[in-house]
Amino acid sequence: MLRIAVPNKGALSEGATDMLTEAGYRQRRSSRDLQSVDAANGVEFFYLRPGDIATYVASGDLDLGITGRDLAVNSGAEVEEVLALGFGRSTFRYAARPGEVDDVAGLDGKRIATSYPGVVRRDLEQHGVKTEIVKLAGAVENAIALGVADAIADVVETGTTLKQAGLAVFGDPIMHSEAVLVRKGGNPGNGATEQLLRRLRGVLVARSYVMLAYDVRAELLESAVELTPGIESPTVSPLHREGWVAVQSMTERADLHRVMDALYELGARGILASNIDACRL
Ligand SMILES: Nc1ncnc2c1ncn2[C@@H]1O[C@H](COP(=O)(O)OP(=O)(O)OP(=O)(O)O)[C@@H](O)[C@H]1O
Ligand SMILES: O=P(O)(O)OC[C@H]1O[C@H](OP(=O)(O)OP(=O)(O)O)[C@H](O)[C@@H]1O
Ligand SMILES: [Mg+2]
Repeated sequence: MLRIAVPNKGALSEGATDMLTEAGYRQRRSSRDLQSVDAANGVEFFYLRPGDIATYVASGDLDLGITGRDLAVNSGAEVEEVLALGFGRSTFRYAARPGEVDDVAGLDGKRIATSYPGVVRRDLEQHGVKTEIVKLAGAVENAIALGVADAIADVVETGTTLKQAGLAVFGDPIMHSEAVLVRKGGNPGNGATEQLLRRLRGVLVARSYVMLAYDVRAELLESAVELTPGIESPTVSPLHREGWVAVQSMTERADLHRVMDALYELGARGILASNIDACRL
């Protein structure tokens, strides 16, 4: 059985469970279950604190895990990123009261509060800056007002929490994070791992592409195909109506309406977009 770690709660939990469900894996019935078996697919899932997942995977007890890139770096565990999963995106940033600290060099000799000391220590070493790191479990944005730190380093998603606390970011983002699939460094994948990866890649593609179908006059086909090159190559079939062809092509969702408008202006008609439920490429 393949043994996979999944966040049991927090910002990545729902996204991870949704993605595994879309990939055809049976997930736990209740959010309190700490383990579940999908016998049909030969996979056992362990629901763990997201910050602990890289540690379990690096120890070799579990084959793979879903965690945040920032959490994996913070743990210091020797895991390698196998696949970026496209959800749980955030940046990790320094912040302080506006005007009090303007750049990372200005942190020298100051106190900095964070829940991610591993990430912060690594970044400060790279900058050659010496600070006192104050480790907090959460609600880090309060640390400055309450007098335990001069600056903070924390996850920023929308920026709402920082704004409410009257803090402003400074310096470049320390890192960009999203949910990632990790395995023990140097561990070669096997057949079961490859199948899981194919399924997860299928979910990523199904989420980011739509299937576009349209009819176009044969002499306009080359211009139409330039707009819809697809992943391999579009499918072109004859129409009963003389001089026309039907085209089918996978198109990036983010680009969809621009492409549909351009196809219409070119003379294509019957332009239909449909969701892809699942795929293997
Ligand atoms: N708004 C957000 N708040 C916290 N983490 C987020 C957010 N958006 C994305 N993430 C990512 O989720 C992961 C943190 O998940 P985690 O479950 O530890 O945080 P949490 O939801 O704040 O839970 P807790 O505070 O109970 O530890 C990190 O990889 C982080 O980058
Ligand atoms: O940029 P935003 O969209 O405001 O999101 C970022 C905030 O969300 C998280 O806090 P969470 O709610 O998890 O509380 P915590 O600090 O106790 O972990 C994170 O630690 C930031 O404080
Ligand atoms: Mg949190």
